[in-house]
Amino acid sequence: MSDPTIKGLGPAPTSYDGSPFRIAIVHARWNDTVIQALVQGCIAKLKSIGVKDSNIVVKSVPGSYELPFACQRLIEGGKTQSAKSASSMLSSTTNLLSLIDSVGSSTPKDATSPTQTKESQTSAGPSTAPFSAIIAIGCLLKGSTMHFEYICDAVTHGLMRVQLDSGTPVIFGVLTCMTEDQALERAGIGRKGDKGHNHGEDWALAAVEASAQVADWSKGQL
Ligand SMILES: Nc1c(NC[C@H](O)[C@H](O)[C@H](O)CO)[nH]c(=O)[nH]c1=O
Ligand SMILES: CC(=O)[C@@H](O)COP(=O)(O)O
Repeated sequence: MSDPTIKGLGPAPTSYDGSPFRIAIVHARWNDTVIQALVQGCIAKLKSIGVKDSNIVVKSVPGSYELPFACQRLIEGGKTQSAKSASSMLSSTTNLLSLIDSVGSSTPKDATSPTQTKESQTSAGPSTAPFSAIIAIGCLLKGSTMHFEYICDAVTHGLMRVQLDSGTPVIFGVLTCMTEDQALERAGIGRKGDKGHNHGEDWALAAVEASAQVADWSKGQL
C-alpha cells in the first residue's frame, strides 16, 4: 500500500466573503472539455462564497498563449470603465445641482437629473469597479514538439508579470499536463474510477482571498 500524501493546500486563516468583489475570468478555448468544467467549477465556487453574478465577468481567448495579454488589457479596461463611470456620476450630480439651482433654493420633489433615468437612480446595477482579481484559465497538453514547453514558460512568466505590474492579483489557473487523463482529473471529470478534483474551485477561493488581502493591505490594515 502506498503512503498517504501530504500534498495539498492548508486551511485558510479565515473564511473570506466575496460579496464586495468584482472578479474577471479569462479562459482559453483549447481543450474545451476541460476548460468548460474548470470555468463552471470556478463560477459556482465564486457564487457560493458571495460573489454576485453581476460581478463575475467572463471572457475567452483562443489559446493559453493569449492569456497574459488579455488579462493585462482586461485589468486596464476595468480601470477605464470605473473612471468613466465615476466621471459620468459627477456630471449627473453637477446637472442635478444646477437644476435645483435653476428652480430656486427649494429641492424639487422629483429631482431626476436630465441625464439620469429613474431606473439608474433606484437600481444598483452591475458594478463598474476595477477588477479585484482576475483568474486566467487554460489547459496545456503536451504534444510531440516543444510547443508545450515554450507556451508553459511564456504564459507562466507573462501572468506573473501582469500581476506585479498591474497590482491586481492574477490567479494561475493554467493546467500544464502530460496526458489527457491528468487534465480531466484536475477538472473533476476523470474517466478512470476517481473523477478527481475540480481545480477551478480552488482558483475561485484564491481569487477572493487575494482580493480581500489586497483590499485590507492597501488601506494599511494588516
Ligand atoms: N497546444 C495548446 C495551445 N496552443 C495554442 C496557443 O496557445 C496559441 O493560441 C496559438 O499559438 C496562437 O497564438 N493552447 C492551449 O491553451 N493549450 C494547448 O494545449
Ligand atoms: C503549433 C502547434 O499548435 C502544433 O504544431 C504543436 O504541436 P504539438 O502540440 O504536437 O507539440
